Amino acid sequence: MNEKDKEWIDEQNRVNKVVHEIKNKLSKLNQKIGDLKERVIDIRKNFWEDVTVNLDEPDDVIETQASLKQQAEFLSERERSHGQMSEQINTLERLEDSPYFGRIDFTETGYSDVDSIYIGISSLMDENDDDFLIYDWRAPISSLYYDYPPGEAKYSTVDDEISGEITLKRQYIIRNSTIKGMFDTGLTIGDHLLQSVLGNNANTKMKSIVATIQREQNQIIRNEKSELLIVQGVAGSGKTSAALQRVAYLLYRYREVLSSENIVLFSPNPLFNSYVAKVLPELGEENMKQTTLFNYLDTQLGNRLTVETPFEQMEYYLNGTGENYETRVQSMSYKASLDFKQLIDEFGFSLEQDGIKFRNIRFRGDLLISNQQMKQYFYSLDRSLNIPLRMESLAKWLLSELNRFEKLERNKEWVVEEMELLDKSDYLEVHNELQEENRFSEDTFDDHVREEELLRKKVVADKFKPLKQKIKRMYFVDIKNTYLTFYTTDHLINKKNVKLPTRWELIRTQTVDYIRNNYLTWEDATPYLYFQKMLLGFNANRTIEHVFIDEAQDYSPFQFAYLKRIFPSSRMTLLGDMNQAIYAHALYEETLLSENIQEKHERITLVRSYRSTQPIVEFTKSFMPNGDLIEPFNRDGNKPVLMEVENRDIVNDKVLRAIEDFQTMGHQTIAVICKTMHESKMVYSRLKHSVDIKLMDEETHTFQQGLLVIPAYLAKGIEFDAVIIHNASDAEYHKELERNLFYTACTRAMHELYMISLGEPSIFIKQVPKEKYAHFKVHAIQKEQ
Ligand SMILES: Nc1ncnc2c1ncn2[C@@H]1O[C@H](COP(=O)(O)OP(=O)(O)OP(=O)(O)O)[C@@H](O)[C@H]1O
Repeated sequence: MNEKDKEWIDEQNRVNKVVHEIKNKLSKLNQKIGDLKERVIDIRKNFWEDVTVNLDEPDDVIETQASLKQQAEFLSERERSHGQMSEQINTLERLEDSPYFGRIDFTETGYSDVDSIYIGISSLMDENDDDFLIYDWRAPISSLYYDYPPGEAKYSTVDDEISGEITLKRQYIIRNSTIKGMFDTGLTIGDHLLQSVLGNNANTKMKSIVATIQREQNQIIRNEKSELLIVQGVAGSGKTSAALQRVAYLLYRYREVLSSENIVLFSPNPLFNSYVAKVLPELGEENMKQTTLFNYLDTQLGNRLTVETPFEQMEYYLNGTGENYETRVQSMSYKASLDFKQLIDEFGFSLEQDGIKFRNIRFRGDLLISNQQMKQYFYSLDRSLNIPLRMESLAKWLLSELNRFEKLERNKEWVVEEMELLDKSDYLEVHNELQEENRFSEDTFDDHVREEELLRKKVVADKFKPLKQKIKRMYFVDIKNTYLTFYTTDHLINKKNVKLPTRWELIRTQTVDYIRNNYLTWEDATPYLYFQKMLLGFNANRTIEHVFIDEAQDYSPFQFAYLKRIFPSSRMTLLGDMNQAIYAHALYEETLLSENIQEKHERITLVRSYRSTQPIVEFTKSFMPNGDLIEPFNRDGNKPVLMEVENRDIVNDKVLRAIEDFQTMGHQTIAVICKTMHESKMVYSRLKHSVDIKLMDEETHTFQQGLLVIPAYLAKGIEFDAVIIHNASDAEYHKELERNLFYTACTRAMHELYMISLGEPSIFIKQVPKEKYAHFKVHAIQKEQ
């Protein structure tokens, strides 16, 4: 037996020993959880028997409550333990299949013994809880594995820095408790393993990258210092993967004080939520909260206004033409800016003195409190108080006024009519109330009077209730009309030093038209909500400690400023790629990833692209400014193909042929990517009779394997085995922002990229050296050159 075989056997023996320990732990836990389950069922069944219920005397009631509380706590404690145990069982079962993926042999400076550190998705102690059989990948010592090749190395613990030497760095592929592969690695974490992971088919769910995290990704994952961490990473560089690993890391590192409830991820679309949903559970952690910016804003804006989605805005932007279109595009860009925010801020300050509009409060058609009265009251309050504080005082005053009106209303005629409409349960309620008052006696005159009093009170109170609720929700402030005065009056705009876009007058008219019709364009949604909060208060969210923003290049400076106000004490991680900025505002404004961002921040740049094969990355980097900074990962594949055709029928033909070829090659997710939804729908209706194909729209919440049609902007963040660009012609992709859209579309491909151009190919393709793709031309008579 040679040295290698012996080593393999030794390693397998160790795996067997660890798996044996895992099995022991599992069997003990299964026994315990079985007992606990029975106990929980038992407590639930006998809940009332174990509680002393006695409601005779006030003291007894208190005692009953205490007994109930104790029993409920007892039950929930058991249920919690049950939950924890089943999580432990899940983790152990995963470990049983694949206990670890890495090992380093480390000798600490000043010591002579070598520690073998085995790294897996979770820690495991030996039988006596003395030694670690497996270290969690997030443990301080595990960072050695990700950060250093063999040789000198160091890692930080909470209060110390430990240095020493790595003498071995090894990777394993273990499945079914059996070692399938084993490599000793040098500089980076095994090109070998990464090659094989990346060569697999695309998945409908993102995978954890824990076994192959690269050093620069590890810097993102383990960053603990930065309040604001900005990651600029090229397409496919693992930004989203690193973000999710970072969530898992933080949950581990701060497990005493941080839970998944304290972390929120803003993702680009609902589809993305399901795409990334499995990564954390695979690592034994719960998913953080997830939302999209649209959902977040829309929920807060309530349902009085219809809000355009960012995708509707994108469709408009990509399809539109004409005068109104030019105005709207300028509006999109201007309203994204901090210049515009400053104008809104100034407008807000001016409202401290005058100008807020209120809504009349009416009851049964009668005016109870006029908007003028409210205005008078509001502006008579101490002007050193900010607007939201004064609004609260006004609300209190309105509620007390309403109470006064409510009392007067009880004696009105309409109340008697309404009393007749009351049903039995209302009478019963009043009856009980009287009994409680201890004054009820069937035959006294007084009690009947009192009963009527209570009934009147009830009728009026029921009618006033919705009004009071509206006051508590501050509906008396006429946000919409106050906001409109920003556009309809000139006092601010005429000030010096105000930077306005050339089409400002047209933008004003257009905006007023939209808002009067209760429609908020996407570019107005954030300013409007920001303005609303200026009047009603920002209600800072302090339960969220970490905010992650993926695809951060698509957030405008105004949107980011808004999020900062909402999450003032949260740490933020922004991840994105300037080359994938596709919203109109990015044309004029710096994106959040820009070096010039004002906020203090730490920046990490990822330049290596892992998703696509080397030929695809070589192709895509050639038409991007700064493309020379993009480094492909060394994975071979076919050159991208450009098929230039003369008419639409041939396009269809070619798409179908490419689909068939890709399916024969074994590719499981194939996307036909179009520029817009409009185009996607047309393509879908043309193809659906010939192949089994799905159309993805912004309502799609999960994505399945197979063949699909999708607009480029919805494919953000996800990946496919093969991508077919439906029309890569110059007519489609020519403008500057379309360069980014085209880049985003092409970089979704892992293994194959096929472009069809109806007519002249896009200028961006022409910028790529010819040897980097295969170019075919098909004439109407189907002759290929
Ligand atoms: N260290 C790694 N080990 C294994 N796979 C990796 C690693 N880093 C990235 N990948 C893979 O590369 C692909 C791209 O990763 P990811 O989607 O996180 O990149 P991204 O930077 O968010 O991309 P984009 O900006 O284009 O959406 C995924 O398939 C991911 O699993």
